[in-house]
Amino acid sequence: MGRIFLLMGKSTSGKDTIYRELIKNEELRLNQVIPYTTRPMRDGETDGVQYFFKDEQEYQNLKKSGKIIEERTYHTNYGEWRYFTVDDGQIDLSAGNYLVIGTLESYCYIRDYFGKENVIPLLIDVDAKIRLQRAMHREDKQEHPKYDEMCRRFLADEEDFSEDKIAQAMVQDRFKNNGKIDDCINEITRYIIQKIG
Ligand SMILES: Nc1ncnc2c1ncn2[C@@H]1O[C@H](COP(=O)(O)OP(=O)(O)OP(=O)(O)O)[C@@H](O)[C@H]1O
Repeated sequence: MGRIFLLMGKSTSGKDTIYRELIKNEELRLNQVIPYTTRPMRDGETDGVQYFFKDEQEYQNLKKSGKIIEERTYHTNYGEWRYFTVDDGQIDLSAGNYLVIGTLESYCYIRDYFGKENVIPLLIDVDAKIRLQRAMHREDKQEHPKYDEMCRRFLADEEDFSEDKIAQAMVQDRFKNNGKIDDCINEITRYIIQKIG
């Protein structure tokens, strides 16, 4: 039986970078799951690659059919944007293992949907000072740095990933990414290999 590995962590903890490396690793043979969104497609994006792009009506239909596994809604300046995962046949645990990026909240929904034994959380931890420095460095490189948004996310994440919530979700598998990212990737790789046997 396959497993779903759910990579999560605060903003700038290294999720995207670690995800890309784990997916590339042929030994692990982890499958991707394409999420859904109602936000408009950006230049360079293709439907079914980064996301499946749906409109509000299509979202409502999926919701009615009970196919939505987890969802988040962001109230943006452009209206409500939804991000969601759909039970559309992409995840077939008899066919292999999967890697997804999520939040503590989405982990709980996915765990409850597929069963605790089938969903393995991988929580990336970075000390606050290092994470802020990396976030600042990333922002510095933007044409129009948004330091206010960076700070907002930093503070929001402190809440969303509070030690209380981590304990409540019973997430115990934690991986430090304070040093070289390769060390963290290697540690997670070894852990996944051990889990998938
Ligand atoms: N171990 C590390 N050493 C140095 N820089 C790192 C390390 N890990 C991540 N970074 C840098 O931190 C930044 C954030 O990494 P990444 O985008 O992978 O994080 P993320 O958790 O997906 O962030 P977000 O949720 O904000 O999109 C990138 O600039 C990345 O190069």
